[in-house]
Amino acid sequence: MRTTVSAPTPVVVAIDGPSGTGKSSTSKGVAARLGMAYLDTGAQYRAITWWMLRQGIDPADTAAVAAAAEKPEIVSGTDPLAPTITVDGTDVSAPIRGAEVTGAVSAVSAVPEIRARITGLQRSIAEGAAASGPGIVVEGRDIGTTVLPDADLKIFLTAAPEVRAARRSGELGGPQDAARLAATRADLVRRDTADSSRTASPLARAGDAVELDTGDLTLEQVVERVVAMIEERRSA
Ligand SMILES: Nc1ncnc2c1ncn2[C@@H]1O[C@H](COP(=O)(O)OP(=O)(O)O)[C@@H](O)[C@H]1O
Ligand SMILES: Nc1ccn([C@@H]2O[C@H](COP(=O)(O)OP(=O)(O)O)[C@@H](O)[C@H]2O)c(=O)n1
Repeated sequence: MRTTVSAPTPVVVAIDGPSGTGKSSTSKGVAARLGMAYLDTGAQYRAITWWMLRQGIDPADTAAVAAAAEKPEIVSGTDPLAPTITVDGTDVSAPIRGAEVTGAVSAVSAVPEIRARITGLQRSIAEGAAASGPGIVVEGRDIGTTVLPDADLKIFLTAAPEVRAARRSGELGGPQDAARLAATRADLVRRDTADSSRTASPLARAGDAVELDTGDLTLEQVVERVVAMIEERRSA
């Protein structure tokens, strides 16, 4: 006798929140567990910022950034076990994490023409993934509010700035002295403030998002909770 195993219902999950709350690690972990695609939208904003800097465009020159918004070709690979990002065919996964891009990305991503361009890319990737597999986990700042307002599940991750600074600082290696922690905290609070206060699609929690404070949870516990929420939606 043949048994038929039906494919899981495609699910679109939006995970938003400030820097260092665990969006990337959680999204990758959840997508890998459930065989879903994964999209790091911050990497796309970082990639277009990298290209602007390479072109000698001043990130503070809003008109110049807007005029160039359509020029670079940005391609995101959505395998959670090996996500990729290229600009005009060049792998930029390493340079987009550098201090120069991190310092410029909030200015570039506040430009409405940049947001329109990148939002279009994100929606077409999400549509493709939902049409061809078990769904996608998309992480960023405005996914639940603007990019995918009809997502099946929206999560907003939080954690105290001290916790987030300690996590970020830990990534850099070396001794964790108080001065370094304070500098990391100041950098991330500055970026959160810029991202939350811009006019175009700011960092914000969607009204229908589930808020989850990751401060006292391990990464594995956060992944477990999100997986449980997805399974609950699927069985509803
Ligand atoms: N729940 C957690 N507990 C402890 N460390 C975590 C947790 N979630 C993520 N991290 C670590 O914190 C750092 C920032 O996580 P990341 O996923 O990059 O955050 P975000 O994408 O929100 O900026 C990484 O080093 C990651 O391993
Ligand atoms: N959906 C998104 C994602 C990122 N961004 C911008 O891109 C920057 C980098 O995002 P990221 O997710 O790589 O940041 P980290 O918190 O991981 O360092 C953010 O600080 C925002 O300025 C955005 O504007 N909208």
